[in-house]
Amino acid sequence: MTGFAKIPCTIVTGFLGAGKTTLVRHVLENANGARIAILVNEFGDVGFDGSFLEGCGIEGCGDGQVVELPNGCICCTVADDFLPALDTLLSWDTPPDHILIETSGLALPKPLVTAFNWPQIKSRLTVDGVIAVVDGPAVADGMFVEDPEALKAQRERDQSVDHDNPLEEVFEDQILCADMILMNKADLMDDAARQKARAEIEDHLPRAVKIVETSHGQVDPKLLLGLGAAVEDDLDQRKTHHDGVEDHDHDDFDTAAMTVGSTASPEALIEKVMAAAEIDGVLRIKGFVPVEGKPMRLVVQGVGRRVAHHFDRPWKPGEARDGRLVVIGLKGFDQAAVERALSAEAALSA
Ligand SMILES: Nc1nc2c(ncn2[C@@H]2O[C@H](COP(=O)(O)OP(=O)(O)OP(=O)(O)O)[C@@H](O)[C@H]2O)c(=O)[nH]1
Repeated sequence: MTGFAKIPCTIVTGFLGAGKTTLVRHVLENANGARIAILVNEFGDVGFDGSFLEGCGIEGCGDGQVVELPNGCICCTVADDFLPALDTLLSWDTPPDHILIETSGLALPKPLVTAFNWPQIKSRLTVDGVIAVVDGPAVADGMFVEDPEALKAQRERDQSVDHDNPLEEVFEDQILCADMILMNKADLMDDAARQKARAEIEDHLPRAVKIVETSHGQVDPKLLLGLGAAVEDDLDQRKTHHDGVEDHDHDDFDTAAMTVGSTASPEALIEKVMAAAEIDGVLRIKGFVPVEGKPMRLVVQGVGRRVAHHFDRPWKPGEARDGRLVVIGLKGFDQAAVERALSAEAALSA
């Protein structure tokens, strides 16, 4: 790369729990020596995704390569958080070859791409492509289509709700901005579900966008990086719900961070997390929890009603063995009920 070439940035978008971090990790693991920097943004202060990527164990990865932007939503804090983070990456002695930006599951990619037209960014960086990761089984299950029952329940919780389906709106804004769609979690779908999900995605797309089926984000990074789309110059082609809206907010969703005591066993915690995931409006539960007598950290991952867990790394010497869970749901979800469901294990701290 010459000193004058713009550094390509790939934006990885996609709804809560679709598999963005899994994809980013896969790309890092298969970078073939390319210097890839990661900017990761998420809701809640748990710092989960950054920590998960830093803890990836990939040789040479970790020394400042992953920059976390934990304060809510990258699309709302472009000036305050995003620009300084980019400046940090660009000030490296040898700047990165490529920057991957993983947005939070609720972020709208278009305002972020728009920021690449700011003079201080445009001269140095270009958006190589927007990749939307889609949770195939969730699409096949109809999570992003209008659900009159869900809307009614939401209006009962909050009279001010005026959207049809806030999930659909975020999902659409994400895929409408995409250069490529990864229909992920293909391993969890049979042929009928695959066809249904694909048809549903195509239904939302006014233009042709390549849809690639993936499991665990396993796709050759060459397919994703180097699209050369210069998306910042192509925004007119990507109509979204929030076009012309100066400010948007995320009032349709609530986030709660919880401190969690140690659990006697992974199974005991998973049972409670599954109960919490059943509570109306809860969309995503994730974090780390200590297990009594175990040197390793337990990672808990709840997406809808699916809860996965694994031990990722030993607690570091001197590191507080504090468990932290972040719970994201539709606005007004019953946080006290979630707390009760997790009660033997967790206490609300925020
Ligand atoms: N079975 C299956 N599980 C997957 C796949 N991709 C990701 N997962 C699991 O889904 C859960 C969420 O994956 P993440 O990569 O953290 O999703 P994310 O989009 O980064 O989540 P947020 O940042 O919270 O929006 C984890 O338990 C992953 O292991 C897949 O293709 N198949």
